[in-house]
Amino acid sequence: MARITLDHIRHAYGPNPQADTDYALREVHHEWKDGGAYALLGPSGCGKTTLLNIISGLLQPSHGRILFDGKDVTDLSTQARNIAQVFQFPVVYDTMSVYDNLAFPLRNRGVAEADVDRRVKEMLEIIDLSDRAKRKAQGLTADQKQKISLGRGLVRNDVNAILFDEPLTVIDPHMKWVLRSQLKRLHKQLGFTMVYVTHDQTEALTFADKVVVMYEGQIVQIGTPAELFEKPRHTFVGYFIGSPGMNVMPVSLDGARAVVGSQDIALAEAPKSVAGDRLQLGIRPEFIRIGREGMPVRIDRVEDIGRRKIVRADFEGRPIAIVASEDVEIPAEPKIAFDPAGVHIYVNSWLAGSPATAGEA
Ligand SMILES: Nc1ncnc2c1ncn2[C@@H]1O[C@H](COP(=O)(O)OP(=O)(O)OP(=O)(O)O)[C@@H](O)[C@H]1O
Repeated sequence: MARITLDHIRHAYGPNPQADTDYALREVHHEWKDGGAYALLGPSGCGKTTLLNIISGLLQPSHGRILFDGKDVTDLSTQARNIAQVFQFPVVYDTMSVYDNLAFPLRNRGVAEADVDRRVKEMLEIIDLSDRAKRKAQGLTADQKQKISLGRGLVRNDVNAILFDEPLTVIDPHMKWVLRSQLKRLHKQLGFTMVYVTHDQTEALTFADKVVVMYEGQIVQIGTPAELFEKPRHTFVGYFIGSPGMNVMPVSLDGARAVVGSQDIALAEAPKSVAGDRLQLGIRPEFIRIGREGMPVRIDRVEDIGRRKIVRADFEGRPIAIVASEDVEIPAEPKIAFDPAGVHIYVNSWLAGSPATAGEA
């Protein structure tokens, strides 16, 4: 397994890129740990597949280098990079048996037949297809075929990394959950470096040690699920992670006080800002208390979601979402208070005090 270094990578599909917007991938400069499980998360078109294809060698970046364990592999083919890939749709040989499909990547590398047999049998157990080992792949369901693809990705123990591109798309919801948990367990057990592309936050948050959030061709944050929740470094992370997402509102600063409309909000410390910067205050709905004390709001509606409720309200002329537990009573003249630990100030969309890059992995 390998440590993956993305060294000042940029990629444009068109010729002569000039502006940032010409790049499908803008400056990506990070180091991913050997044995780490990374999920690339972001909306459609943000550059996830482009980055994955650069790592696998399907695509040559317009600028920058990619290194595995410090060795430059930018010019190496996918084959020479020694990685396993699992795609959105199953890649299986229909005329081969399930067993032979799993054995294929090992036999291809000249692994001794006794070892092939041991590993294939282990993998058949893991993907729960032992009873179908001798059947041809042809007659299997899409679910089962995708399990074979996963098995083929995982069967070798000498790969530098395993790359997954939305591998659970064709899997039904229950099986998705099962396979996700299995992958997580396998990762702990086998310790491979894993890069997993998804646009589904639940999938990313339950599976990965580190979630790499991408937006408009950039990595805006790499963090644990808790870090992404507690301290979004970019307003997009606040909006994209969480349900509902973070409330973001225009703000002006007066030392260590934030001013929203006619309300003053005390901050833990005075953030630095520069004249002309666009300032916003972000607070997740979970960090707002509703009751009789604080700043007035007008309730628009209350959504019951089991043990919690989402209160949709108007605060200083803007919509705001508040999450309260089901037993909280909403008074006739409701007021809200912000927990200072959950109040963040953003300067031109980036968390005040953090550089406009996503930092270390
Ligand atoms: N072969 C290509 N030629 C030109 N532009 C491309 C090509 N592939 C992707 N793009 C563009 O590059 C940008 C990033 O695309 P990419 O497929 O990497 O995003 P993604 O996050 O993986 O999206 P999705 O979740 O929809 O797969 C998009 O604007 C896309 O239109």
